[in-house]
Amino acid sequence: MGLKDKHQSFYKNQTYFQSFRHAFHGFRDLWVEERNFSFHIKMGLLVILLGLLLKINLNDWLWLLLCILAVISSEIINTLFERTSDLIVGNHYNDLVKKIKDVAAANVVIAAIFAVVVGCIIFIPIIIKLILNWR
Ligand SMILES: Nc1ncnc2c1ncn2[C@@H]1O[C@H](COP(=O)(O)OP(=O)(O)OP(=O)(O)O)[C@@H](O)[C@H]1O
Repeated sequence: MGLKDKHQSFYKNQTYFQSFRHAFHGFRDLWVEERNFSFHIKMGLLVILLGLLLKINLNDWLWLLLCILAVISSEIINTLFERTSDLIVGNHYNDLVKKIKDVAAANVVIAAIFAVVVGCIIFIPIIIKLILNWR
């Protein structure tokens, strides 16, 4: 990033393209710096592939996409709380920061459990049906 770009980023975006570009930088940063984020994206793509292979219906697609969104959003919120906490206390131990980070992590786990349960409800009956028809 050139000096001009860095300087610009301190001011309000002037165009929609600039807003989008900064959002893309955020996405790239999450992908590179947060291993859990890239893991969830890969899992989401894998589930989408499975949905395509098993030809799930529209209703199931909506639930699946909602689950992917829930997990990714909670991971992003988790990262925001982690970074904001680190910005405030740095490397120093703080009881409240521990609680904040643990609650943010719990938020991700809750979303992931929800996604796994929905995934099982959608895919298990289809897979059982496939196995029974295959015999
Ligand atoms: N400054 C701090 N004060 C107290 N506890 C902390 C602090 N920083 C981290 N912790 C504790 O360590 C845990 C891990 O924090 P860290 O910031 O390393 O998250 P992380 O490993 O990046 O998490 P994730 O796996 O979600 O990416 C937190 O959940 C919290 O319990």
